[in-house]
Amino acid sequence: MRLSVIGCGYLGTVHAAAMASLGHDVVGIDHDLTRVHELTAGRAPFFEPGLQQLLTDTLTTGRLRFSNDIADAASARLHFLCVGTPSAADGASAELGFLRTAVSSLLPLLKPGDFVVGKSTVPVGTASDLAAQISAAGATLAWNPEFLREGHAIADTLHPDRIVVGVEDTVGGVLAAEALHDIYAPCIAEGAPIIVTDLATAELAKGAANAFLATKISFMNMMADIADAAGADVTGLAQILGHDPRIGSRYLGAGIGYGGGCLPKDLRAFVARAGELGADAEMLRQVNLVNARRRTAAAQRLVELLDGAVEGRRVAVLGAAFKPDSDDVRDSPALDIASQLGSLGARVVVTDPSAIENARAKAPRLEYTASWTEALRGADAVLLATDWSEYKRIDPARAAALVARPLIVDGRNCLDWEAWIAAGWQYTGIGVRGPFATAHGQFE
Ligand SMILES: NC(=O)C1=CN([C@@H]2O[C@H](COP(=O)(O)OP(=O)(O)OC[C@H]3O[C@@H](n4cnc5c(N)ncnc54)[C@H](O)[C@@H]3O)[C@@H](O)[C@H]2O)C=CC1
Ligand SMILES: O=C(O)[C@H]1O[C@H](OP(=O)(O)OP(=O)(O)OC[C@H]2O[C@@H](n3ccc(=O)[nH]c3=O)[C@H](O)[C@@H]2O)[C@H](O)[C@@H](O)[C@@H]1O
Repeated sequence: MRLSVIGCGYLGTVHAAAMASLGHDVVGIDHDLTRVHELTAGRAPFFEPGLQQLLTDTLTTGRLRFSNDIADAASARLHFLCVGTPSAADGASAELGFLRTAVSSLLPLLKPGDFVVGKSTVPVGTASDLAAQISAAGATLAWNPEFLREGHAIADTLHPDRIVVGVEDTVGGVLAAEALHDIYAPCIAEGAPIIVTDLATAELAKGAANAFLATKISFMNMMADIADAAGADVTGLAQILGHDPRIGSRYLGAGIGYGGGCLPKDLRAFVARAGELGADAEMLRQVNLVNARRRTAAAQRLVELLDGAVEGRRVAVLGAAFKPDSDDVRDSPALDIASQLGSLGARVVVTDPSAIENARAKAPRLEYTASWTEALRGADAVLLATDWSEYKRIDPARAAALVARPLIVDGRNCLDWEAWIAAGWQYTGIGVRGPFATAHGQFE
């Protein structure tokens, strides 16, 4: 099928290339001309494992192209909306201006029988607001929220664990669901369930999924604080809870909390929308508050460990991206804590395998180095802030030889703390300073 993908950011670029790889004829539209040039030249505009190869392969087939002119979307039968929905100026509700502009620019191109399919994450009710404009042009709106994770974006797109399709209860709605069934046929053939529902439930499904994931993480972070106070071990606790299939073992990782371009802003927007609807989402407001406090708590812990003063101390921060296998620093806990320590007068040196350029643009006053060994050289303290596998593999004895003082805060509870302590490090995890550790007599 001939498709257009409007908005070629993290979501749209991956979606466009993945749809071309499934055999569709795709034009990706973005109003950022530099981005379009990069994509046309086959250069992935951000780091996502496998994306560079997928772009090269699909551009070579001739089934994928990019343009900054919306008119080039005219020949498509189905248009995916993948533009950003960041936080609005109030810092809470979703900014829907990009989406509205994208729809307005598409309206003159729509032909009877066309489909417009929203993938952007939106507050419930957005689709029904847009549906009338689109049906007035003879086309049909559907909502097909996206659940991909950065770092796994291609696999998540091509092998989704579910496909949600929200449609209106009209003939056009039925045809839209059929069209999406055809588009995703290879994914459905390999077992992905397709759930056809109404527009509002589809929108809500996306917000609810992110809210639930955020809740799991904040729940475990609250447990980490209790474990710290009680002398228990939150990583062991997570393992025990995870054996219960009703709970599940994923997203139970305590530490410095969640970040990124989605969970934090989506949760805030969810709460804001619930408020507009007169519904009570206080629990989710608390989830966000718990998360925000992780960052200040981690910075404070470092200050305490450095005997109450970080001014002039050299602190190495391992990681700037909000998670490993990504160069995304949007709302990154790592960069936030690094900046807090910088504001307190520490000489912060940040390293990251792929996010330094983005981090420097966002926090230019911090010092950066591409090499973790350089970051550690002469450091008075180390904070592991992003659980990149190469940081998990660091040899603690080699690291100890580089620093001025072997003091590490493991903000992701991902290091083999016994090995680090054996190599002479003063190790602090988040909620892992329990009796287990005390039994070894090495934490204090
Ligand atoms: N990043 C992710 O992993 C996921 C993102 N989402 C949702 O997808 C949406 C997009 O997110 P990202 O791709 O991360 O954002 P992004 O900011 O990386 O990309 C948005 C792109 O849209 C372009 N754009 C904005 N207005 C446009 C217009 N009128 N015409 C053409 N292009 C336009 C921008 O230039 C930019 O390249 C958001 O609603 C987000 O919540 C959903 C699932 C996963
Ligand atoms: O709406 C979105 O854009 C996406 O948001 C998240 O995906 P993503 O932002 O790529 O990142 P996650 O892997 O979910 O991690 C989010 C944050 O939570 C943190 N995290 C994750 C898991 C955990 O146990 N503990 C924890 O602190 C990560 O370090 C990271 O900062 C969701 O997982 C996706 O399903 C969703 O599509």
